[in-house]
Amino acid sequence: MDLLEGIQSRTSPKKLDAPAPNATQLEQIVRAGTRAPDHGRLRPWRFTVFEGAAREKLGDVMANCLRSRVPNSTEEHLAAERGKALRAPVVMVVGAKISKGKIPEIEQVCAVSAAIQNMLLAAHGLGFGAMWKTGAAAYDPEVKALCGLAPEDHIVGIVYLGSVSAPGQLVEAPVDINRV
Ligand SMILES: Cc1cc2nc3c(=O)[nH]c(=O)nc-3n(C[C@H](O)[C@H](O)[C@H](O)COP(=O)(O)O)c2cc1C
Repeated sequence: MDLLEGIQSRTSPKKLDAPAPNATQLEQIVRAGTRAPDHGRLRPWRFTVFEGAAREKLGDVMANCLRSRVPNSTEEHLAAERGKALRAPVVMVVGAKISKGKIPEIEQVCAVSAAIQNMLLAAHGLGFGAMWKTGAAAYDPEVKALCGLAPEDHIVGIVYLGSVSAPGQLVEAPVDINRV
C-alpha cells in the first residue's frame, strides 16, 4: 500500500475480531512504532501486550480501578469496564516511561504518540484494524503498575488490534493552513 494512500484511508474500525496479527506481524507493528521521531533517542515507549486470557487480567484490574474511583458502580458498569479488554483479540497498552533530564516530558509523550500513529498505519498496511483509546483506566496507577509503569509515567494509548469486522467511517477533516 502506498504510504499516502494508507494515511488517507486509515480509520478506527467499529468492531475488531479474530484473527489477530500473528507474532511476526505484531513485531512488525511494534517495530514501526520504534521508528517514530524521538528527541534525545530516549526510547520512552513501553509496549505491553495482552492476548487471550491475559486480557481478562487487564479487564479485572480495569474493573477494580473503576470500583475504587466510583465506589457505587453497578455490576453492569463493572462488567462493561471488564468487557473493554475483550473488544479485540490483542490489546496493547502503550506507555511513556518518563526520563528526568533536559528533554521536556511533553516531548517524550509526543514521541510515544508518534509511535502509536506509526503502529496504527503499520496495522492498516498489513490489513488489520486498530483503535486508539484511553479512558479513565489509562490514568489509573494500578493499570500503569500492571504494565510496569510508575504513577508519574503515562499511558498514551490503549491500542486495540484485530481484523476489521465492522469498518469505521472515514470523515475528512478540514485542511486549514494559516499562511502569513
Ligand atoms: C490520545 C487519544 C486518546 C483517544 N481516546 C479515545 C477514547 O478513549 N475513546 C474513543 O472513542 N476515541 C478515542 N480517541 C479517538 C479515536 O482514536 C479516533 O481517532 C477517533 O474516533 C476518530 O476516528 P478515526 O481514527 O477513524 O478518524 C483517542 C485519540 C487519541 C489521539
